[in-house]
Amino acid sequence: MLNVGLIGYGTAGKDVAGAILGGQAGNTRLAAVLVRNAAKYADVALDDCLITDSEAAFFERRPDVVVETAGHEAVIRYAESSLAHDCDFMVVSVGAFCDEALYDRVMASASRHGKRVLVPSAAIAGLDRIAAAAQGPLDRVTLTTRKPVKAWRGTFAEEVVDLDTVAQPTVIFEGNARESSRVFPESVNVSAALSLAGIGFEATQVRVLVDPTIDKNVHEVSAKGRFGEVRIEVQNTPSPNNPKTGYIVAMSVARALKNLSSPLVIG
Ligand SMILES: NC(=O)C1=CN([C@@H]2O[C@H](COP(=O)(O)OP(=O)(O)OC[C@H]3O[C@@H](n4cnc5c(N)ncnc54)[C@H](OP(=O)(O)O)[C@@H]3O)[C@@H](O)[C@H]2O)C=CC1
Ligand SMILES: O=C([O-])CC(=O)C(=O)O
Repeated sequence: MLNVGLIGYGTAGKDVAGAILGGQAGNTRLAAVLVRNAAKYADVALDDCLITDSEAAFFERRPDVVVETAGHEAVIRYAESSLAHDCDFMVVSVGAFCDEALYDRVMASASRHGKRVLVPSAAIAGLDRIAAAAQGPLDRVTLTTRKPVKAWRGTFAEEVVDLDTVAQPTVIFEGNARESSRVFPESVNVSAALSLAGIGFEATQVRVLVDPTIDKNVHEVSAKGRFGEVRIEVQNTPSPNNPKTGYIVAMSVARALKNLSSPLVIG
């Protein structure tokens, strides 16, 4: 039985907790959830799982794996400390690793403690293929991310386009994955996952669009190299609680946990 510690109990976190308690995440047990203010969650009951805002109390529950679903700041704060507490660290806010110094420190910490940083596919698909193709040479990896208007409220997009009047698909960012991860910390983590799988943050090219003509969060990946070519399009149903995030994010985490705790590993 794998003990899971969850950081963040928002849109993805709630669904991950539900999947573990519902038996959809393999042979796992939800040991503790770390939140910022436990009083806010006083009426949440998750079997015998501890909901706490104390880092010490969280690690006293001795998780085998810590699952982060709380944002870039939580990765900065808890990645190294999770590894130092003898836990693997599964990260969805993987865009935090656009900070090279943070990434290097976290990797060094994982090596030092004999633990792993786990990046589930989350909102994107095909990371296994891109990672295999990266044995190389891999000439080109590109990502185009489009989301409906409501997914861009409260983000950098508001500085580029008037979300109340935009009527056509509009490019709001074109550049590399290091910049897209930094500029859209809550919305384009997929570009960081793709970079780590493939040819890195500088070489991975990213376009981001506000698209008033669609109702799904769409990610198109294209790659070319010695392996051949791949083009993948995913259309994620946005969660009603947070339209930036697709349901598939928590489903992917649940599957990754199942892979850690079952005799058959797919993907
Ligand atoms: N890799 C991928 O494909 C994807 C990655 N993501 C990443 O996942 C993150 C979570 O997404 P989502 O669940 O939709 O976001 P939500 O905003 O719905 O939930 C985030 C939760 O994290 C909590 N939180 C924030 N900081 C901390 C902290 N330091 N410690 C503990 N809890 C904290 C917040 O709680 P409160 O405010 O109550 O304190 C909030 O409930 C996104 O910010 C994004 O970075 C999202 C989608 C896809
Ligand atoms: O859920 C999605 O479609 C992608 C997302 O928010 C992210 O990559 O941060």
